Amino acid sequence: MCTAATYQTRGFYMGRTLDYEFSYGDEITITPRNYPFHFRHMGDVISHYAMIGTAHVAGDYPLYYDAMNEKGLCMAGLNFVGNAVFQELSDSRDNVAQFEFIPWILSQAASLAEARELLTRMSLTGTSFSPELPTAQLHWMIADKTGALTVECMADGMHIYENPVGVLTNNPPFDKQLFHLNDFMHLSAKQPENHFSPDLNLQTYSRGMGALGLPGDLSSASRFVRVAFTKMNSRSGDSESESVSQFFHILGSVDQPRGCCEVAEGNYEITLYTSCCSADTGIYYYTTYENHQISGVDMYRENLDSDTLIRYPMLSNEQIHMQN
Ligand SMILES: C[C@H](CCC(=O)NCCS(=O)(=O)O)[C@H]1CC[C@H]2[C@@H]3CC[C@@H]4C[C@H](O)CC[C@]4(C)[C@H]3C[C@H](O)[C@]12C
Repeated sequence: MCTAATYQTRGFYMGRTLDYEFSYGDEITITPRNYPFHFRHMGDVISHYAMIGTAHVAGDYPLYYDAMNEKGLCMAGLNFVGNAVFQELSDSRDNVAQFEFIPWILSQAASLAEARELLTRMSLTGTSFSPELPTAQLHWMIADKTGALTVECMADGMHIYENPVGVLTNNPPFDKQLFHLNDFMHLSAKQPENHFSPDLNLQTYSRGMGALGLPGDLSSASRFVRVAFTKMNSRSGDSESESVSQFFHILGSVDQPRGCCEVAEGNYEITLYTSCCSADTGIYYYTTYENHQISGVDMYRENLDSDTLIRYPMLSNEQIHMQN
């Protein structure tokens, strides 16, 4: 499972958890402006916006899981298994392979409005990267400071949803996830009042009772509600450090500790990493399962006019700051 969320303070932030039982070998990867993209069906794009994110680099190609570009447009791909059905090649449309979707949008669109424009003439095809890396069944969130979209290709075509919550998890399809929030409109960060019965002397015997009923399990539908509640009620200062700190708390609400989600005998899904793209500073922050200290890679500290990928392996050992 995975969860993605946006967060707006004075800056704009978007990130995700990547939950799985093994790693594909992920690296923070910066694609500079002159790295040549050879799109499978759309030819070459030699010069484009630079981007930073987590990718599995295969044969010098950045297979991005989540990223942002230098204009502050962000995008993340999450599992959508059993529902994703990609489109056929079409003569009249821009044919983009599923694994190229993040580079296609982030290399060309400076805003969510421009991304929307590209989507209207696009077909998302199931063309696989290689026999070893077959087409993954994903859906995506695309966002900037003006809003967020969810893109889902299903048997009945491509759905582009406005995403007013700025949250994405996995199954079921997004319209159902959004509708499900209706069931939780009574939840509150404030203490509840007794609407049960005036004839009973009911007491709030603990803090936090306004959100009793918020689902606590790790299913995708439950994580959607939980992270939406956490995000919508989040308060933080406006500074970069206060915002980033709060952002990791938002995604921390859906963190998966090893042992709670068994996917095969003795095999557990865990939060491999949590990321946070800061649109205004160009910094990609992350933590990993075994490194809770927030690390960062700043795209502007690199030569963004170069033509070769810049790669940073994630620091994955706990950094414990001993004080004595
Ligand atoms: C496994 C991850 C989703 C985790 C998740 O959601 N687990 C819940 C399971 S459940 O659905 O809830 O049961 C997803 C998210 C992004 C994916 C990569 C995207 C680029 C590339 C696309 C190519 O086509 C195939 C290889 C490729 C490297 C992909 C590998 C893998 O597929 C990645 C890492």
